[in-house]
Amino acid sequence: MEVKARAPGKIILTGEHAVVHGSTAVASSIDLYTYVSVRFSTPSDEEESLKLVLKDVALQFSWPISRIRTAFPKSGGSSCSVENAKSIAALVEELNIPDPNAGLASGVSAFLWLYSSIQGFKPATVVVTSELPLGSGLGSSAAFCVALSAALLAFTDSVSVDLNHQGWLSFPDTVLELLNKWAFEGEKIIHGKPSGIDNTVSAYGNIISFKSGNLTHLKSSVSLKMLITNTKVGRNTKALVAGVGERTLRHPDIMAFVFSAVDSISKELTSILKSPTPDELSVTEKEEKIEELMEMNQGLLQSMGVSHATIEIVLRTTLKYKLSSKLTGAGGGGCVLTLLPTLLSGTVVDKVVAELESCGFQCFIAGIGGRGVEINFGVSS
Ligand SMILES: Nc1ncnc2c1ncn2[C@@H]1O[C@H](COP(=O)(O)OP(=O)(O)O)[C@@H](O)[C@H]1O
Ligand SMILES: C[C@@](O)(CCOP(=O)(O)O)CC(=O)O
Ligand SMILES: [Mg+2]
Repeated sequence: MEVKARAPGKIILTGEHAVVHGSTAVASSIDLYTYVSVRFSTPSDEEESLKLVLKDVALQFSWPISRIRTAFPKSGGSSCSVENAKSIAALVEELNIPDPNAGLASGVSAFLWLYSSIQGFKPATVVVTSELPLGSGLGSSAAFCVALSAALLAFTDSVSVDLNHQGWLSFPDTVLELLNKWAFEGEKIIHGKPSGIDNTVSAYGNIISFKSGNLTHLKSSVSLKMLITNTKVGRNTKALVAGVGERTLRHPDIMAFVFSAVDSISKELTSILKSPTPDELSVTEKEEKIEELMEMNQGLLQSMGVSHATIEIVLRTTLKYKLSSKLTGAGGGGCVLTLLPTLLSGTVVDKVVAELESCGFQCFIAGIGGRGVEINFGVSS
């Protein structure tokens, strides 16, 4: 029995960090995916073990099922208990994950918890591979949790799907809701205090507006084209989210204004994206407004302390070409978005990309607003 799931990464157009504190944010899925395949062992397989193969970091781990069984004496429960977190930490510590990949420990922990909670103690091999750069603000952690939850739920009684379907298959809303809940619990293990926007947009796809756990699907009348620049500076979402939390404790009144300003920015973006074109504003007028909102949002992200010297270089470089940019995701390095207006000439795009790449950054354009999580029973890994 084998299933493969794929879940998209995301860009946050406005509202990252503030969304953790209750502000509105707007995010879109992108057409870069994380794939998780699950193959349950057959009785002829020699060893009763759970194997995790992480292709992107060229690492694999294996646990005897008996070891998992003793680590989780009581499975069940919809959140990772303190007791389970301790058992997982002990299991993960034994792996001696090489230092540069230390951030991986939280991903492996989320895997162990989601696997044992959804599938219990069945021997299997799970293979993970991604088109997303990991730890760069494009939501690889959420795509991992969403794809994993989808693959694990596919063979459970809570999900009835056509096992003979050929090709990629999407889920009905009731299943999306369930798998999104599991993925959120996984994100909690990786991020500490996630807002839920990343797993939600990865599960449902398209462009969404999100506030306090509630999503609204946006049917955008503007087809946005964003240049994504990866500064290649590694960072960790958990630490950055915690840093903003600490700043908020030190300056509660000031940060309340910052979060409220971000909320207004996201609301204004939502109404621009929703308003029909060309009835009210032309595409160019809309793009100019969006550029201004992105610049203001970036200023507020700087005041939250999550920009970075390399992000500032991207901002200055794109500004030379009169283009507006902002960081996306947790910041502190990672990726930056630059709006490419519809009427911008290809020559300008080539020039700005060449200049950014000469700084050692990596530029690409991803398709925005595609499908959410899907599964496939016909692909072998
Ligand atoms: N394909 C993958 N293979 C292994 N771990 C992954 C993968 N994708 C995500 N992760 C986990 O997610 C972490 C990165 O998440 P995070 O810091 O939130 O950055 P982002 O979500 O922006 O990529 C990694 O350190 C790892 O624990
Ligand atoms: C900073 C935040 O708003 C987004 C984090 O995204 P990413 O993990 O950097 O892709 C955190 C959250 O909303 O959970
Ligand atoms: Mg993340």
